[in-house]
Amino acid sequence: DGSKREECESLVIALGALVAPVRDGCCSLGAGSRFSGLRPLEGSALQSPRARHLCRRQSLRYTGAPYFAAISALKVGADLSHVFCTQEAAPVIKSYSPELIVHPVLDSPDAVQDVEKWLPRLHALVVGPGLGRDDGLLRNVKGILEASKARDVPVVIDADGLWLIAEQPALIQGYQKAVLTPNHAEFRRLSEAVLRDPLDSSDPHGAVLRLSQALGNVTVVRKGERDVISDGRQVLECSQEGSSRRCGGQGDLLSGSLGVLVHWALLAGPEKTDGFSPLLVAAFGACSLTRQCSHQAFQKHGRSTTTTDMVAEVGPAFARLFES
Ligand SMILES: NC(=O)C1=CN([C@@H]2O[C@H](COP(=O)(O)OP(=O)(O)OC[C@H]3O[C@@H](n4cnc5c(N)ncnc54)[C@H](O)[C@@H]3O)[C@@H](O)[C@H]2O)[C@@H](O)CC1
Ligand SMILES: Nc1ncnc2c1ncn2[C@@H]1O[C@H](COP(=O)(O)OP(=O)(O)OP(=O)(O)O)[C@@H](O)[C@H]1O
Ligand SMILES: [Mg+2]
Repeated sequence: DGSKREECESLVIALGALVAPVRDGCCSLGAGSRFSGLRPLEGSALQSPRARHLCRRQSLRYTGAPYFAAISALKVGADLSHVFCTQEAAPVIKSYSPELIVHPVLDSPDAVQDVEKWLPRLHALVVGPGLGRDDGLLRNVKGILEASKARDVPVVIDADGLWLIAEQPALIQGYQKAVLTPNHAEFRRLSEAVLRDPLDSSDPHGAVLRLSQALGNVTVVRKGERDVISDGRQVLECSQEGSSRRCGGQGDLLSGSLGVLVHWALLAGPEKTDGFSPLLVAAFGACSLTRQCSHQAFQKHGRSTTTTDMVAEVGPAFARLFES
């Protein structure tokens, strides 16, 4: 709306990295092995050459995911999008796009403080895409999540961030500005860890409702052939026509764009969201947008469609779906 840039930033955290759209953005985080919990780092374990090497290797594997989340936040409308990642991954991510602001801090011993000082400028944090499951990185992400909650910053948690939540659900329990975006496998892992029961696949709506309730009404988006969304009170389903492609990165497009939409929906407030919770409406919007991007990209590129083609459709798909 032409307001000055400081008012329009958003944050996304991804890839052993956090992606943060400033004044319209989001971020993502991850964790270690399923039942081990996060092992406390001894002293400054991240400073040991082996630990730093492991963190870097993990982050380098998935440099695409934080890029897709961060660029999607920009394309949806964030004025600035930050990526917080490991030192070694930073030049790789930066080289994809001059438009991203990249912070090589996530494997630093001061990672939490390095990210925390940016929090006052960030409208949302997307935690998880490409993060990996290294214990040291996850421990930093845990600290960043706690700092974000203390400042009331909205968080979207995806991918490896959900691994961390499956190990430590208390991290997000009852936080009303959190949205979780699990895919098929992530939902099963999370649901079984939180509810301590095998997943009942005969009742997809009930399963999402119960998980959200068990987490204290945290909003949950279960991605799949149809996306099922719940805040523990209501359940929405998004079955906007998409495509038969399941290219890697389309979930990152969803979480990155959701970071921005969460901020806008919270700004608008419940009176403008027809009695639905703002986070539920934002989630429905991000699912619709991702599926519409997939549909449009597939019409042009068929089986060769990739997430880069979908990102190119964010503008036209947004214009088609929403008034602005
Ligand atoms: N270009 C990149 O750098 C990308 C990196 N990614 C990152 O890769 C890491 C691992 O993510 P994964 O999604 O592989 O998570 P997981 O390591 O939990 O693996 C999910 C498993 O579930 C299976 N699965 C997924 N959807 C399914 C469905 N609908 N039905 C049945 N099985 C299904 C997959 O084949 C896989 O075996 C994350 O950090 C993620 O962000 C992905 O975001 C994709 C793109
Ligand atoms: N079977 C399907 N049919 C149609 N759309 C689908 C299907 N599965 C997923 N989608 C859509 O694709 C988008 C991303 O969901 P997906 O399950 O691919 O996420 P993901 O596995 O986390 O992706 P990523 O590879 O980025 O990690 C969502 O908008 C979802 O609605
Ligand atoms: Mg994913």
